[in-house]
Amino acid sequence: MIEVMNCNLAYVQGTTMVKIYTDFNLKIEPGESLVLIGPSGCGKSTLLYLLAGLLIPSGGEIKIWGEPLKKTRQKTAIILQEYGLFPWLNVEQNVRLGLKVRHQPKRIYQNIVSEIIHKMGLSEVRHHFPSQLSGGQKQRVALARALTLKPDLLLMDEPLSALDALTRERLQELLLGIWQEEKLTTVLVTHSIEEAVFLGSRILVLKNGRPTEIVGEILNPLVGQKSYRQTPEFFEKATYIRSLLEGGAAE
Ligand SMILES: Nc1ncnc2c1ncn2[C@@H]1O[C@H](COP(=O)(O)OP(=O)(O)OP(=O)(O)O)[C@@H](O)[C@H]1O
Repeated sequence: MIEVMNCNLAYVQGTTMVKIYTDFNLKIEPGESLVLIGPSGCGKSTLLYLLAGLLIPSGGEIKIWGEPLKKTRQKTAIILQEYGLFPWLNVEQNVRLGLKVRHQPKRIYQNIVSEIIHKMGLSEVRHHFPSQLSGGQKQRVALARALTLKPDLLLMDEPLSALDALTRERLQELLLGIWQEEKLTTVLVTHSIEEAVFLGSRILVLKNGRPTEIVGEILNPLVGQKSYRQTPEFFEKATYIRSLLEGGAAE
């Protein structure tokens, strides 16, 4: 289990300390697909960075699978909105970068890289550079790079927000497939209610207060069912989340 226990985090803004999280608690079960949704500035990215070990809480503790989190860990992958690709490397070089950085032997990483490039539908563009790719392809490269590391925790900060509607839906389906196949534990930040209901086995609605609060926790047991998007249950969950966001947003 992942445990965020009584965590505090504040940012210095000008001459004041702004408390983003105070005594914040959260548990994430293995294999969950947790979605964080809430108004801009409520602290979603901050929570993701805490889970990644990129920020360390000033009080409290985070444990990942029982281990106290003191810094970034190899098995946690994070995907950001800007894709994080190196423009001077082609698709294949970008995908294998993580493995190279972690000093894996070439014969091992070449097989992993080829398999994942194929799975992500990138074989035809494996020698292309990021500037020659569409937004959806760039995001698939970023996802491929994260998956080469065989993460046990995948954190994603609005990974699909820059994509057109249809590409976004296709990538949502790809993400859902990966989550189901690999039984990965994922935490996804999004501003899209639809995306939250389509991808989250549990959805946390955060409120833009100081400190941040969870105003709703929605279990979504039908996630991943065929044609879920078209069902009344999907619509009901989305309407409920919208009502929480409208009531909970202090903007
Ligand atoms: N490095 C920083 N220094 C000072 N304040 C910060 C820093 N990073 C974030 N903040 C502030 O902390 C608050 C929470 O930021 P965070 O990025 O976590 O929100 P968010 O919910 O992810 O927002 P968005 O949806 O717009 O990405 C915001 O008010 C932001 O301005």
